[in-house]
Amino acid sequence: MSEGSDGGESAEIPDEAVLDALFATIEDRKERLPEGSYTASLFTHEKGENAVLEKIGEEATETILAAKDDDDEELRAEAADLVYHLLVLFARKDLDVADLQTELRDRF
Ligand SMILES: N=c1c2ncn([C@@H]3O[C@H](COP(=O)(O)OP(=O)(O)OP(=O)(O)O)[C@@H](O)[C@H]3O)c2ncn1[C@@H]1O[C@H](COP(=O)(O)O)[C@@H](O)[C@H]1O
Repeated sequence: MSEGSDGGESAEIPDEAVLDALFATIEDRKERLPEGSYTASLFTHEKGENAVLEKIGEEATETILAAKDDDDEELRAEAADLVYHLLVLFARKDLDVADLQTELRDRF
């Protein structure tokens, strides 16, 4: 995994801005398609959208298994993988973090 679009200063990102910063990095990879970027590979994969959909399925399964194992460290890591791949799907669909936040806020 390479550095984010801000040059790797992730420790300076406040918790509440992490999803926006990650999504900005994903959008950057989508636009520039840099060599060696895993994120970029999800936008150029020969399977098309199925590449990220399959990863979401895998990460969801791994999240469930971590929960069943009562392995909180693994659960945190797999849940992060799942959220990251969901955000890549959002970027593919021209949706963004604000769309997700609006959907969740409207449920309060
Ligand atoms: N948050 C993530 C992130 N989470 C998970 N992943 C990748 O998602 C993949 C998860 O796949 P698996 O768990 O199945 O692990 P694997 O053994 O590598 O599996 P395969 O990919 O080989 O199938 C791994 O390659 C992880 O590196 C991520 N890749 C990138 N990011 C973010 O995206 C930014 C840009 O990264 P690049 O795309 O590398 O430029 C990074 O700085 C991060 O902030």
